[in-house]
Amino acid sequence: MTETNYDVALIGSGHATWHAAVALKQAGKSVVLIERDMIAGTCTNYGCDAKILLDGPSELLAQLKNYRGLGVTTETAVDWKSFMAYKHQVIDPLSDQMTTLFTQMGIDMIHGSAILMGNHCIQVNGEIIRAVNIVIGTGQHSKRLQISGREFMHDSREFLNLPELPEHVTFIGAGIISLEFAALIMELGAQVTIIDHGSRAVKGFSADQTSKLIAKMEAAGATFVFNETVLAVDVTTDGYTVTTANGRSVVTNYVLDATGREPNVTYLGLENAGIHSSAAGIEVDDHLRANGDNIYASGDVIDKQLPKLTPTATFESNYIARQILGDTAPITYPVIPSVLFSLPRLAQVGVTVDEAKTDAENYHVQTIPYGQLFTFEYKNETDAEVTVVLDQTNHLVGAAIYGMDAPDLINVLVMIIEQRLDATDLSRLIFAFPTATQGIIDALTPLLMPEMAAEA
Ligand SMILES: Cc1cc2nc3c(=O)[nH]c(=O)nc-3n(C[C@H](O)[C@H](O)[C@H](O)COP(=O)(O)OP(=O)(O)OC[C@H]3O[C@@H](n4cnc5c(N)ncnc54)[C@H](O)[C@@H]3O)c2cc1C
Ligand SMILES: NC(=O)c1ccc[n+]([C@@H]2O[C@H](COP(=O)([O-])OP(=O)(O)OC[C@H]3O[C@@H](n4cnc5c(N)ncnc54)[C@H](O)[C@@H]3O)[C@@H](O)[C@H]2O)c1
Repeated sequence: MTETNYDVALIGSGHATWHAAVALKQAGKSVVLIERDMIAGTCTNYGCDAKILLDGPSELLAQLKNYRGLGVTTETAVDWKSFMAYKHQVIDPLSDQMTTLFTQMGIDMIHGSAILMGNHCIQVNGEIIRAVNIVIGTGQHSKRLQISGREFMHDSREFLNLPELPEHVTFIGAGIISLEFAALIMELGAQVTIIDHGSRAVKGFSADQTSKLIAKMEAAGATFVFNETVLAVDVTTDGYTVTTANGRSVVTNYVLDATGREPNVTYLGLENAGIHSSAAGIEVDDHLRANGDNIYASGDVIDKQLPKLTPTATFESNYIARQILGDTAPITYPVIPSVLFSLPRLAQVGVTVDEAKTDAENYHVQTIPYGQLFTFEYKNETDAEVTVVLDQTNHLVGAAIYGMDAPDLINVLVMIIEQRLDATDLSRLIFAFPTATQGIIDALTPLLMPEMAAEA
């Protein structure tokens, strides 16, 4: 058995680790990335990137609908098969491109499953890697329902490679993945049924805006079923039947199990390094140390209340690199925006509207129906709105957006929240016109005046 020594060994090669690997290598450390699957992880190969690429035409079709009856008549069809070929053309080379980049930088890569053997020791492919520091960034995988017919169900990876667009898709779980994928394929003509055992969809987003989204999707033909337990999936001559505990029977062509994701912690040898994990992931201290010493955990695999997203993983990855290079400050997270890429999009940042409504002493909320106010800037998307949460001093502390521009608008609000910008700060700036951000800033600025807090 050979042994190789490194300053830092990182397990997994997604955003949770590779940013750290690059920063550490640039700082002169010897670094190895150990990856059992494709270099660059979920977001690049099986998640965000593929999803947003496939969503492109659906987004445009959804926006065109805002001009129905106003002179826009062209029908645009999307050939899924050709567009899927384009997805492969763009996404498939990314992993190799990242591999080349890392190689050129002098980062070593080992293909295999890592097992911790001790605080400074990892076994992979029967070889021993010794490292001063170790970073665990093993991410999550899709949960699989243990019901009869589970072999007929698919996960998000398979969905993102679908060669043909099914006529009807049944989604189990009304979470982020289901709502994004359902919205995307409905726009292309597919029928969808979404079944959840709970009473509401996408729990991290505003309840009111989620209801508005579901009503819109239902009006477009989606069937939502809540408080329903799926019992079995049976194969039929031309598809499948999904049966539920209440006797419902859904005839369908494709079943997606999107009932959540769980951390990759099994067979990692955590016990060999005194590391504890729960069903939510690896427990860490306020320095992201998993063993209180030299082993860190990063990204989706951490047990945390924060959104398990790419920007969070990237932030943690960069933080860990600085720790290994000598910084000692505990981690403090800025507000983290979440976006649901449905049609229209939902976005959320900071104090939630639902929480603010139950705490009138500390917060007040206001809805700006910007789609109606700024029809020309928002491309006739008249139902678009933002609900802002203000604290007692009228600073912006949270926001929920319903609208196609939500993913970019929320980033502007992130800056206003984090920098605690008030009306005077905003009035010193000039924004391009006519644009989506400027419309929102114009409507928001008067709400951020301190004297209004005194009057309230
Ligand atoms: C369909 C989908 C869409 C998404 N869309 C978005 C989005 O729009 N925006 C957003 O912010 N987030 C999105 N996410 C979430 C985002 O992909 C994750 O938050 C992000 O990838 C987490 O990065 P990570 O490095 O922690 O984990 P990962 O990227 O999952 O990387 C972990 C890596 O560790 C490897 N690994 C596991 N165990 C071992 C082992 N024992 N040895 C060696 N290697 C191992 C895995 O193979 C994997 O490559 C999406 C996720 C999915 C599934
Ligand atoms: N835009 C984004 O940022 C984005 C997009 C896609 C995925 N993601 C990542 O993926 C995760 C979401 O994955 P997801 O959508 O699978 O999970 P989720 O946690 O968002 O939703 C799972 C849903 O399944 C339901 N459910 C659980 N067990 C069930 C059962 N037995 N029967 C019926 N319903 C059941 C839950 O009630 C919940 O509504 C996010 O947390 C994030 O990490 C992020």
